[in-house]
Amino acid sequence: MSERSQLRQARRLVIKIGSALLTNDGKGLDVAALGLWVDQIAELIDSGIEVVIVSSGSVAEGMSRLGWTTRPQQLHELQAAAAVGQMGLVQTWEAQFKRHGLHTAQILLTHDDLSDRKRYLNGRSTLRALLDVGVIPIVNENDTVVTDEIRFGDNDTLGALVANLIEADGLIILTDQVGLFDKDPRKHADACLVTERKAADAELDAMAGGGAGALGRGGMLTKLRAARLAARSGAFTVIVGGRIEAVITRLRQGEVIGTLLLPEQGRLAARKQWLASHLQTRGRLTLDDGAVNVVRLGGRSLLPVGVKSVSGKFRRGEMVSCVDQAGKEVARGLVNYDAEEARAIAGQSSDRIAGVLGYVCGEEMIHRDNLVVV
Ligand SMILES: Nc1ncnc2c1ncn2[C@@H]1O[C@H](COP(=O)(O)OP(=O)(O)O)[C@@H](O)[C@H]1O
Ligand SMILES: N[C@@H](CCC(=O)OP(=O)(O)O)C(=O)O
Repeated sequence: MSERSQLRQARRLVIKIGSALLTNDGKGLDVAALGLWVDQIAELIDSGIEVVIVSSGSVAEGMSRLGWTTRPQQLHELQAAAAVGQMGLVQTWEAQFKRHGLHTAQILLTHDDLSDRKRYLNGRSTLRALLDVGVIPIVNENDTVVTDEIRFGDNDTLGALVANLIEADGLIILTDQVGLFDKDPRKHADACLVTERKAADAELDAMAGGGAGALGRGGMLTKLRAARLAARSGAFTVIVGGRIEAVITRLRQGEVIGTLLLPEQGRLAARKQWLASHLQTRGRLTLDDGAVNVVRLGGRSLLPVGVKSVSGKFRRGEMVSCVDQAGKEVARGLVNYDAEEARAIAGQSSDRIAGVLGYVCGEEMIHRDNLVVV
């Protein structure tokens, strides 16, 4: 079976669209092109696929709105342009999806947000909640408080981090070249398109090292790094030309366009390995016999009702050990509640969480995706 079938089977996708592609030669957003991608994405959503969009273009749109013709050197001016342009960016996405009766949501993130476990979980809950109600999240870097992306032009990494965050099956990076070539096609007329490789393939580094285009700044190297990051949670990446006719629809049908970069192992295996390597546990949940049986069977979440007692000091998102009443470890996982909160809701049914805490961070103590049986 061709690896392209992975695209036909994907249920959750991140689509990253770069500055070079989104902006009309630096004249502001290419609304016509954006409208065509929206039509294709709306079709995906209609067929039950969840999509998160990572959209660059705020700086270019801001420059256009402010009448600036050359990209400023000063970081604070770039940040100002990004803040102005972000308005146009989300307005355009919103207006285009509205034609299909779909809602969008603006999500501004930083890399730091995603390396802090608590913020990571909060971000994940918000994205999941949006996807659950059929809304399309439109993600960009929060350029007001960080400057890495506008300096290095690397929303590719953000795309991969979002793919990790929502456990996407795949990351599609739309760019201004039809895919990754064995050398920079702008400089070498004889460059050949790479159609499929393992993301980890070391030969790719030399191919992608050719620098970036005029508007985008990350080039292929950041796309390759993004593919490797996405592969860590088992997601494939496609680097493909956003101007190819019906590009998203054709990829979805399994057509061989662009460059497919594959993970070494599948999504579940990658996640379990990541969890298993997360050795340090911060606390302990003692389960009743019913919960021990449910957890041992695998594939089920641990609910607060099955927790008899809680020990240790831990925060939401940290790793805890789950033990039976004799103290034998049965599983470990990332807990949805701080230790104090976990103590308060232990033994309670999930519909009591709101009454006890005044809020709910998930009806599970540990979600099944975050639980490994030992
Ligand atoms: N091996 C390669 N294959 C394709 N493009 C390459 C390669 N090496 C460098 N590039 C350059 O990378 C550019 C795309 O990156 P970038 O400008 O950052 O786009 P985006 O804004 O879509 O992220 C291309 O226009 C091309 O000049
Ligand atoms: N966040 C900024 C910069 C991001 C950026 O340029 O990234 P890329 O699409 O990888 O070239 C923007 O939206 O313009």
